[in-house]
Amino acid sequence: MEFTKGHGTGNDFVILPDPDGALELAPGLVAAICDRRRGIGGDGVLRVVRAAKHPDGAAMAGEAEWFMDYWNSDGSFAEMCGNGARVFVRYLLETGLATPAGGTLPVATRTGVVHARVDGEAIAVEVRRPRSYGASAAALGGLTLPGTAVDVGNPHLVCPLPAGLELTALDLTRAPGFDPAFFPAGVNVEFTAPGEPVDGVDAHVLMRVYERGSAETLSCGTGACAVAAVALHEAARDTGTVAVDVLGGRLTVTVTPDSCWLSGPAFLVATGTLTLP
Ligand SMILES: N[C@@H](CCC[C@H](N)C(=O)O)C(=O)O
Repeated sequence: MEFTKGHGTGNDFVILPDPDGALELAPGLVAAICDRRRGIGGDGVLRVVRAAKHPDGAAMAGEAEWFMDYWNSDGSFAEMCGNGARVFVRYLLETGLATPAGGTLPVATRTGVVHARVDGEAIAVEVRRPRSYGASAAALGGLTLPGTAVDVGNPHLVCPLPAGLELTALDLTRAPGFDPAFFPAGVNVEFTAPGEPVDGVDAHVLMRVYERGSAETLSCGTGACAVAAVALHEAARDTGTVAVDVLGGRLTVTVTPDSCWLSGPAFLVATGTLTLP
């Protein structure tokens, strides 16, 4: 079958067009496709299926034609993928499968319909307003790093590093420990440090992430939204715009009273034929 490879700030995805929902995707197949040596390689798979043809999308078919069926690289599901949604929209536009109406394009996801705006190289998606729901901690390299749990449709734990500990010093080749009683479905863990002041934004944060189901990635869009919400809270603000620098570039997050816009570049880089095992 045909595939396209795309990325948003280095968070990379294998895109599988399956308009009628005919493809039998399974965890083992997704993991094989995402294998960086034996497969195509990616942090996840985005299956492009008509909302009406997917059991998780059918209820949204009146609002959005396309459903983003997102899978992590280990074959697990996630409720939402911010960068994935941005790359998904780039794919819909470049293949002519959809055109924005009134400047925005709706996409059905497991967290509901999200709306996207296109601005040249950048695609912005409006995701759920991040909601902090308590304090927990990550364990890494013998350290316990306190953090804030944040729900962006999927779960995050945002851990600002203590002074003197550099982001570059973290070994994220292994998963950070977390409290499974607090995060029974697992969690994406973001480590942050303050960035230098940037014009035009309310805060600037540097971030690395270890993603549930995908290990360390160069970027996580929903993670950036969680990080932005925590940074704004630390600045005694409820809303505002935050520049979040990830290993793969810069994401800009604007938290509004009732939602959150995630913006950054999104590219398609290759197409090809996948020989299914
Ligand atoms: N990279 C994504 C998040 C993907 C899902 C995540 N690994 C999870 O399991 O929740 C993003 O850009 O938001």
